[in-house]
This record gives sequence, structure tokens and C-alpha cells, in this order.
Amino acid sequence: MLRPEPESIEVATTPTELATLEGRNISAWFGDHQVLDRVSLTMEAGVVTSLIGPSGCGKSTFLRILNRMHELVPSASLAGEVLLDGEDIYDPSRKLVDARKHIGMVFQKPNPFPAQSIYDNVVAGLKLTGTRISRDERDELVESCLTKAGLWKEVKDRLRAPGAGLSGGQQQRLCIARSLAVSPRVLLMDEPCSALDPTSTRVIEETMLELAHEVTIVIVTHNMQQAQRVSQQCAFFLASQGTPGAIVEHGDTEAMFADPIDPRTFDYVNGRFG
Ligand SMILES: Nc1ncnc2c1ncn2[C@@H]1O[C@H](COP(=O)(O)OP(=O)(O)OP(=O)(O)O)[C@@H](O)[C@H]1O
Repeated sequence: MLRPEPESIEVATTPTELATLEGRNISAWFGDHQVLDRVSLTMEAGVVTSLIGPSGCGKSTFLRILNRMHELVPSASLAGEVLLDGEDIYDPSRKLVDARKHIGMVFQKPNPFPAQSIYDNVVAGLKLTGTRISRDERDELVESCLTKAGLWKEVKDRLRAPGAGLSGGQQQRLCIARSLAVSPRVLLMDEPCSALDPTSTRVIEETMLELAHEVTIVIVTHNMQQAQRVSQQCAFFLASQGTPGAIVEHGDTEAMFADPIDPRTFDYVNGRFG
């Protein structure tokens, strides 16, 4: 599938090496309720991978395991490995903060820090990761990340205004800019457009296509058109009749929608259930 050429952006981008993320035999539980069963998926470098499937089949849980957020839930446990360029992010010698820095997350509901300025929102992650840079470098970083997130032109004259004053779509792009500021190698997006109008959705989708050249993207979406517009690879999750979620089929997005191998995939992508 051909991706549209990105529009040129106005600031120099720091070339980052594109990373491959791999989930191997991932199982997950909340208490004794198993919600994923030995799910394996490779999310290739520089590619957008979409995770699709009916509600409750474990897509968000899988996504949260990919950057060690699942373990924040007290009753949660997991088995399996998550490899970022071949290195297990759950290895005891690895710091939690490194996984979060390298693998950023954008949520369904935009969650900027409401009392903080647009500027401070963008650089908020630097403190958390202990990154120290000069004032000039910070200014450059804010412009670069807001540009990449497709928001710079709209906010450049009000960087000191609170993030909460932006529209929902702008807030979501601010959250994308905040994620980018710590130079993640992977960006996880959990239904990032489900709270947005079609115009804002379009802008975020264009942003994703541009970002895919420098960061590996994984998106959970219920919108089949969106999966086809933004992703080159796709995985269909299903939890049939009380069994834990598993991947039924994965591969090239265009092929999965045009000519799925499994009849359940055919039914789902054609809106027959879910
Ligand atoms: N914090 C939690 N505590 C207990 N069970 C949970 C928790 N979060 C999710 N679950 C359960 O785990 C299963 C998978 O949920 P998950 O949110 O991963 O599915 P999903 O496919 O992302 O659903 P949706 O598309 O509706 O967001 C569901 O049965 C859900 O009820």
C-alpha cells in the first residue's frame, strides 16, 4: 500500500533510529480473570500497526503491556516478553522509566495538564525522565514537537496560555507533542480520535502518517476506515465466548480488509458483529 508523501515541516527533525516492538506469548490477567492468551505480534519499525476487534477482547490491555502500564493495576499480572529492538523491557535490570520514555502513549481522552501552559505541557516529560536541556534547546524542542504534532501554527502566539483552553482536537495534538518531546521510539495510541470530530480526526491521522517516518506507531481503533487509512499492518483480536483474547489474524492491512483469511475477520471488518 502506498502512503501519501508527507508535507514538509518547517523545523529540522532529529533522525531517530526506527524501532521494532515485539510482543511474545503475552498473557494477561486481572485477578484470576485471564483476558489475553499467548498473544504474539511484531510491530515493525517505521510502520503503523492497527489493533482492531470487538469491545473487551483485550486490545487496550495488550497496548498497556507494551509500555508497562498494565502493572499499575493492583490486581493485574502478565506473562510473556516485550522486546524493543530485541531487548526485553521487563528485564529486571531495566528501569520502568526507560520503557515509558522509549514507548510513549496517547490515550482516548486528551489528558493535558490543565493548569499548565501549552509550553510547559510539551516539556513536562523531560522532568520525569530527568532530561536537562538549556532554555534555547527547550524553545526549539517545543516548536519542533508542536510542529510535528500539527499544532504549532495554531498556538505559536499563545504558548503561555493554559493547555485546558484548547479544543479537544488541539488538546489531543498537544498530548502527541508532549509524548514526542522525550524522543520516543514507539508511540502507542489508544483510540486517539474517538472523542474528536471528523476534522480533528483527519488532522490527527495526517499527523500520524507524517510521524510514521520517525516513530513506530501502534493504534487501537474501532473505526475500520481509520485502520485502512492510517495503518500498513493490522491485527484482529477476538475473545470468543468467555475465552481470553487472542489474535485471529494479522498482516498487511489492505489484504486483511480486501481478502481476509479467517471468516471471523471477514465478518468483523464487514461490520457483521462487534
Ligand atoms: N482495570 C481492570 N480491572 C479488571 N478488569 C479489567 C480492567 N481493565 C480491563 N479489564 C477487563 O479486561 C478485558 C479486556 O479489556 P480491554 O479494555 O483490554 O479490552 P478492549 O478490547 O480494549 O475493549 P474496548 O475496545 O472496549 O476498549 C475485559 O474483560 C475488561 O472487562
